[in-house]
Amino acid sequence: MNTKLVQEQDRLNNVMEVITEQIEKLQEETDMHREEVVSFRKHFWDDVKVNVDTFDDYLETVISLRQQAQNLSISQSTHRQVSNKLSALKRMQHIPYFGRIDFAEEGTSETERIYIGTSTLMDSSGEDFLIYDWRAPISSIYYNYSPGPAEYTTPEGIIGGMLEQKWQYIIRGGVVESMFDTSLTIGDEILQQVLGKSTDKHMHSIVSTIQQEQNRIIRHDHGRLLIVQGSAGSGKTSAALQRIAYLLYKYRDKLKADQIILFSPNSMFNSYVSNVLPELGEENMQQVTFQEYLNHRLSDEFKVEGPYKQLEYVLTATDQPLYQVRTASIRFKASVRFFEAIKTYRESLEAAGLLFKGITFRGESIVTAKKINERFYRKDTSLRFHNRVEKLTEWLNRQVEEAMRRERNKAWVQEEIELLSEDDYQKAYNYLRKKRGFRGESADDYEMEPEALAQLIVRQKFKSIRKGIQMLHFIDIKGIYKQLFTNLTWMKGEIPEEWEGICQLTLKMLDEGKLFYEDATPFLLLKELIQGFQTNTSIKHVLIDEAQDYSPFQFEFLKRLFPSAKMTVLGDFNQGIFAHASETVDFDTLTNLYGPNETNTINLTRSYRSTRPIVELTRRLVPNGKQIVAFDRDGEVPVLTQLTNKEELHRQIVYKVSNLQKQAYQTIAIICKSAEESAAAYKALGNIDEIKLVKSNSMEYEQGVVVIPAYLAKGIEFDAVIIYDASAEVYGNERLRRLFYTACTRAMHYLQLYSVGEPSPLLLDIDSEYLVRS
Ligand SMILES: Nc1ncnc2c1ncn2[C@@H]1O[C@H](COP(=O)(O)OP(=O)(O)OP(=O)(O)O)[C@@H](O)[C@H]1O
Repeated sequence: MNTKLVQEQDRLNNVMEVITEQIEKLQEETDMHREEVVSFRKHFWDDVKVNVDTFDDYLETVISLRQQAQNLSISQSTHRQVSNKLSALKRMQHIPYFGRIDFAEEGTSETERIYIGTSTLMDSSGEDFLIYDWRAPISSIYYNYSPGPAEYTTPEGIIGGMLEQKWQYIIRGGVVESMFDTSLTIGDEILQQVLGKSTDKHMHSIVSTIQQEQNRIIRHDHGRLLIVQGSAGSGKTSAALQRIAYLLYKYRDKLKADQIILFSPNSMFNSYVSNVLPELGEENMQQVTFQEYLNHRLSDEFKVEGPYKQLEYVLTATDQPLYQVRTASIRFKASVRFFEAIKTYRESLEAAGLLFKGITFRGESIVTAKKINERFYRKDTSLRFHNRVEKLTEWLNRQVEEAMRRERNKAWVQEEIELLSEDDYQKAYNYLRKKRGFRGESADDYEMEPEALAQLIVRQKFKSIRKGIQMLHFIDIKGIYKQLFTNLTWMKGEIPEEWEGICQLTLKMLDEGKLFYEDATPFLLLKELIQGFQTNTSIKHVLIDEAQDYSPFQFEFLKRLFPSAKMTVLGDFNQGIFAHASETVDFDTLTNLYGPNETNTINLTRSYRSTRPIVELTRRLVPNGKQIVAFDRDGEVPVLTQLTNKEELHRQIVYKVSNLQKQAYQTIAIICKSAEESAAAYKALGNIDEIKLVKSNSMEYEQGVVVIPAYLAKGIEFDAVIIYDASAEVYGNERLRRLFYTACTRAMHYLQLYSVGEPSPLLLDIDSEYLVRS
């Protein structure tokens, strides 16, 4: 062992000792606090005197209850804090730190050695830092600078100095196995090792090897919107997750994990990324898919189609008569033009065009739709739209109150009273007694006034009508949305050729109570523009991964839904696999969301996931691929094997999988174009041991051998990828270029493509240096 390593080992031994000491101490403290909480819970009522005889007694009881609950909550929170600290120390036992900077602060002659790890560690006096948290201000130097002048920002201001050296460590089981001078680039050697490993069920944190441009994303902290456009495998998801950990650290006094929400592509992705934050000692943020939100809002009214169903249609239904119309409709309904049309349409509704539903009770009209319409448009139109809706609601409530008064004396009410069960009578009695402060023990003690009872019965029968008015159900949103497809007034600019067909198809679906995926957000946006937006102000940060799949509608929607939140949007237009994204190439239109002063964009061009030969191939599959830079990791050049029939294909795949398994690849994906192709492939490859088929409702990222449609493989990665059939017949259309690129970029170490018959024209111009043909 060289002297440097010996010295470092000595230091590590000291640090390990401190960690062990602190663990012992904290273990005792944690046990003590746990017992305290248990005992508190057990004896919660012992110290509370429950007495409600007089008002003063009652007040005393409430105060003592509240006091007791507060004590319990303090005790629980202390226990949580101590046990979190204990978990952090236990994690540090494995890898206490991973890096070091030698930094001489301006104005001092001394060079300080700053060790960086996943958490802070103080020495036993509590005065000196043995390890700095990777998120501490000074640690930013480690990620941002090469030796030379460097600075970092603290709440008190900027601190400058000289970075003399930068080191990386590999520590395992309390032993410093190696250390590298990484003065020029952070840990290429270590990054090589990390990236060369097999993937497992979960994504891992990257704190020890964060790259400078990724660090800019993680620590970015101004403006409302951060846009990250990055190539496949450039670390967008990783940066997003470390960014969450960073924000939770920086704002630990005011930001909690449940105030951060990550919009992700599907549930399998959620399970794949679920370990990163806990690995960093933080709780997971909330995770949802946009579809879950749409279902939550619209499934009472409609059967809402899911995004993957739409995509599957686009990929497989090419020979259906309405295919052209439907795909044109998908593109148009996600366009900025349609978005503008909806806004213009909504404004035009101030003067005319709102549709209403009349209110009826027991078959008789209380207010007709015509009357509501007259009332709305008769009223002072200088009032703001939502105030007019509010006034209309008040007016309707009055109409309903009057109707209720009229109903009280009708015969049906008497009949209902006579038919009241004993139980209902008692309930009615209790209700009235409570409301009016009547005394007495049972319904027999008091003959209820028939008037009051009739009033109660009528009120109950009108409950759903009154609630409906409150929820603005009298506005016929479906009818209003339909009007968009019966009139061209609101459309500016070019209208799609297939407009007639789009209108017919949309109206038919709406009449059947179904909502295509492409209609769901526009419908919801129009609804909210009319009825007012539902908002969630508790969320402080929204992150949107795979953002190229979102339409302008969805962004606008999320902005309004979370008015107090900042937004981080991460995406790659080369992976825009939905039909609506096929023409968009950047996030420029997103700048309008919060305006240029509140918007920042960061580009990531280096790809870390795949070996250099794989990136060299995949970057040639997309038009702007020249910008993509491969991280220099060796591997085999991808191979394209042309076969003549499916039987041969299946034989070859079985053989290939078995070979790959022998090379200890843990995750092998056979990637297909669609769910339809995946199901057929899965059936034919059933003799591969423990092969699994991934479907859109799969919850877990599976290890082993999987058959998966390309669109579900998005965001995740595999040691080895087999493209099931890269033939011209399957990927013959230019529109599939992005899907094909997405599929190929899932490979970390090995990529094999098969083609039954002629290969796809997408591969035509690729030089044999980058794609071996066999
Ligand atoms: N700085 C880094 N250190 C170590 N590993 C990294 C680093 N950056 C990225 N990676 C690894 O590269 C792979 C790709 O990262 P990630 O999934 O975050 O990329 P992405 O840009 O979201 O990809 P895609 O858009 O293709 O889904 C992951 O295995 C991740 O751990």
